[in-house]
Amino acid sequence: MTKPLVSLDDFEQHALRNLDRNALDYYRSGAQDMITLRENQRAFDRVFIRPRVLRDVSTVSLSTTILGQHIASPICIAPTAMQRMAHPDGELATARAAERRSTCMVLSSWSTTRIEDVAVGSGVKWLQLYVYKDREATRRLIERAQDSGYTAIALTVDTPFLGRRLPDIRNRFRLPPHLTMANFVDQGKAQVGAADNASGLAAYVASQIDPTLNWSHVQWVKSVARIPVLVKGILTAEDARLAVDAGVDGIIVSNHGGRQLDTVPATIDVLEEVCRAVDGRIEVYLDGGVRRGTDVFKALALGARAVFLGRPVLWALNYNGEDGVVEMLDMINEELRLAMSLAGCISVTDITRSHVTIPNQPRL
Ligand SMILES: Cc1cc2nc3c(=O)[nH]c(=O)nc-3n(C[C@H](O)[C@H](O)[C@H](O)COP(=O)(O)O)c2cc1C
Ligand SMILES: CC(C)CC(=O)C(=O)O
Repeated sequence: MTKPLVSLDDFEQHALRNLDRNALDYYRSGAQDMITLRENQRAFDRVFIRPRVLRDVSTVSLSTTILGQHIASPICIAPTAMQRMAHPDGELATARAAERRSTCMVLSSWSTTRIEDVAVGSGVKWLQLYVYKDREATRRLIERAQDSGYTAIALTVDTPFLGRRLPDIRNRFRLPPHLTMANFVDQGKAQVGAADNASGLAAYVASQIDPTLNWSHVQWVKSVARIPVLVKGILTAEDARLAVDAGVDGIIVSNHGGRQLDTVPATIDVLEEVCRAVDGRIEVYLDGGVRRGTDVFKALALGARAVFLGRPVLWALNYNGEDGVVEMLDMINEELRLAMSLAGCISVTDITRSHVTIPNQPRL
């Protein structure tokens, strides 16, 4: 009899045995020595929960809103590129799972399924945006997302160049030939071939993505988009203030899952700094290393409105497609529900800074 999966790590263990090396290494790796990748998870272990008791937790609700849209839980799906390497149904399976669990999915610009084809059903969908050197190609992405019912643009600001991911260089990463960067098929930018002594992806980014990326691009995206614009990849109070000044609608505190600049801090370690700088003026979200309900609880206590999962979605997709992602979301949602119950919180707004303590760290 096969053993039941009991944690998000079990989905990863399955993928480690099941995925081919090119895809597995691409999905799991971080930049350089992967210090930030490890820290993202470890840092959660340094935050401790201060539970309140005797508070009647017979009914607990996880529901909340992001940018005014209702979602059933503060656990959402981060953009990850090329999901059809994990499962033939790829992004479509993820979108259906997100809709079944009434949560938000962020679609990567570099999906292996077209924006329009993922826009099924009524689930909350945002598009993650990379700014191409070809400004018209970028504009078309925004317009296609709007026309297809996506309700926000998450502009990734930490990738003017691709981080140095050693396994992808060793493997000379390539997108399998039966797959494409589906949003760019009509523009001749859809293939990621193997490069000489390099990751095909790093070569693709260097040739297509605009490394001049700066705050004026944020204004440009805002001028094109008729829907809210967020910036994804903020890690400091200084940039958080600039983001508020730039008029963005939200910030995703992210280090790209440890895949860009190695040795930047874990996201949970900078969340409070960012939230203080923002001072409630816009919503702040977090991704990176979230693997347990207690991690979600800690992020909410330190100021996040919601969290986003990256790799766990890929592992769950690989495990069992749409149903796998639903199973994974159910697991971490139930962990959050239990953590809230045992900490005496019956709604997400009950979770406050006083519910966590970080020993040996002076409070900001
Ligand atoms: C395989 C993979 C592909 C990713 N692709 C994108 C992408 O296309 N755009 C983007 O903004 N972030 C991308 N990310 C970063 C995620 O959105 C997110 O920041 C990160 O995965 C969160 O960390 P976690 O994997 O520990 O949950 C990717 C991450 C992974 C692991
Ligand atoms: C830059 C793209 C290759 C996708 C991405 O963000 C990633 O692989 O981390």
